[in-house]
Amino acid sequence: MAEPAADAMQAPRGRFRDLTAYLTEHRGVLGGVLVLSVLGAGLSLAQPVVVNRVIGSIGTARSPAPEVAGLVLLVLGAGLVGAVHQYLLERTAEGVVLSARRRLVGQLLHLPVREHDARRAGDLVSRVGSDTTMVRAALTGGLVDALGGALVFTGALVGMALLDPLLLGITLGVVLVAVVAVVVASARIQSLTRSAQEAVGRLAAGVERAVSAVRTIRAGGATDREIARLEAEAVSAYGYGVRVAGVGAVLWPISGLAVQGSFLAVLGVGGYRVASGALAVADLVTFILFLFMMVMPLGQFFSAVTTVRTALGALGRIQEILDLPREDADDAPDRTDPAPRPGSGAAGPGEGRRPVELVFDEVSFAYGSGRPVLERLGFTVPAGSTTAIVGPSGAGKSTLLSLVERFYDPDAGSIRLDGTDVRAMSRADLRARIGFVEQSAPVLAGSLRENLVLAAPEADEDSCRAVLDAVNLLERVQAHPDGLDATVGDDGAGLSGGERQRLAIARALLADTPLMLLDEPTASLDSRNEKALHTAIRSAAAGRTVLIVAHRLSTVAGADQIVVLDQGRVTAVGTHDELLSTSELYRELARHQLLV
Ligand SMILES: Nc1ncnc2c1ncn2[C@@H]1O[C@H](COP(=O)(O)OP(=O)(O)OP(=O)(O)O)[C@@H](O)[C@H]1O
Repeated sequence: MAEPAADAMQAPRGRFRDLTAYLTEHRGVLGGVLVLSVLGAGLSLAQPVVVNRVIGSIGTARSPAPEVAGLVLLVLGAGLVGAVHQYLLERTAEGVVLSARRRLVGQLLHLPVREHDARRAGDLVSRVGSDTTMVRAALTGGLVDALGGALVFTGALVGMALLDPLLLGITLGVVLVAVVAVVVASARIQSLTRSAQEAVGRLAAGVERAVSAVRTIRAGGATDREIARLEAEAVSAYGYGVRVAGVGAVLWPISGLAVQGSFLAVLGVGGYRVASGALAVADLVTFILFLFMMVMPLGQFFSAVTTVRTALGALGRIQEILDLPREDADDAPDRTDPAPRPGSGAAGPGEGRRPVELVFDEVSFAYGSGRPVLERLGFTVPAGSTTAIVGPSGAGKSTLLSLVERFYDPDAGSIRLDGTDVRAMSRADLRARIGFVEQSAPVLAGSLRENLVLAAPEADEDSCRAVLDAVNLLERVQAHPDGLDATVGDDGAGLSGGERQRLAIARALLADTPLMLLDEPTASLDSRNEKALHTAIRSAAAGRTVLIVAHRLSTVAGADQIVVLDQGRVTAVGTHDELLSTSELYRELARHQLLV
């Protein structure tokens, strides 16, 4: 597998408008949240005014009871509005996480195979799990809260200006220092968060690597070294987290000092003004209540700036994936008569299926800017025939199959299916005509049935049994008490290598496609397993065109035509007997039983 491209790991900065794109999806509820914010702000701002009246009534004949009752109602009302506001906000935040995850998952499974080659699975997984969660904080931790806060802030500011502009001037001077400090520091927080999330991504990728190769790592005595590698990534994430904490640690005292400083200044200057008769006591108390109201949203603002910056760091990593073109971006439009996915009920096994001809015409291909893997390669797989490809390791055999499936497209030349260039078909349409069995024959974690019906979701029990019988797996499945519902682990844990391969062939058979691409396993199989595999391959060949990358003499013996590949070029085509006399390379391969 290729190393991840350096730029693939360098996530772009999250943009504010990407965040607003998620918010507009929830504009209805957010509008409600905003109304509640205004209501809550009004209920809060009214409180100091009522307190002013209560104090004003002291020493007069007027009873303060109505004002006190009003104050109680205001406090209760503000609490209630706050609770509903909080709930709606959290719910919306969960909704934002959901839509980010939906988009990411949809996008990840549609990325071109090239992108998957260049990226690490664990890192992609961590973007779905961890980065999306961080985006939630942008909402709950601040953004919308801050809007409500801004209203209270402005209201308090107006109240204070009306009461005593001089005191307000002193307060603002102190507060301004804190605001500037927060804005400067938050930019640093965003970049640190992005680095922390990248480290978490590398950690997840490392865990995936270690867990998926746990046997090899144990057997190689490399467990402690792997743990050390993973710890290094965890420590790196910790380091960034600590640095965020460091920046935060400087921020909070600054904002605390601003609050205390403005409070002390107001008390000092205000006390003096009360003593000199320039300000009423009730007005000073009201001013101080407004001051508290102004300071609270200021705290919210500080935390909003930091959490939004944090979220933007994570959002950058999400957006990087969402901005990639999908594999089907350049797809030809679907044909008007799409090939039915057999097993989908449109056609019974074998019905409506007619073998197709496959032509490679002067095909050249290189992975990225590397050396050419295939060079002006050409041969024809006649309809209904079985064509085997043989050649030394690295000759480009598996690559050839990948080009037919359009995991990659040739750099020059064309591949034609029944005369139509595969690039002129939509990938979905093309793949519906092809059964594909990879060399590694991946088995997905889940039940055997899930694995079987992957490409033919509506296949019934009888069809499943029939294909299992064709690949010699029926007895094995029936021997298990759960039968088809028996579960297999990740990577087909619980099945032998030969069984996995046959299960993969059964899966392709169930899809009942006119063309079958098979990449035979290179691993040695015992003679029983090898025989079973051949039965399976023979079943696959019945009535369809088969292109098989062969690693066994016994496989090529059953082929109608053998293509010898060397360093990306066709060096000979013929039957086994013909090639023995015409191809030096083939003789060499055959002498070693072809297993290369
Ligand atoms: N995804 C990839 N990215 C970059 N290079 C690749 C990729 N896959 C294969 N290659 C390179 O392309 C060349 C051909 O690989 P391919 O897997 O097609 O060979 P093969 O003939 O099937 O070999 P084998 O018999 O060992 O499976 C090799 O040099 C390999 O390193």
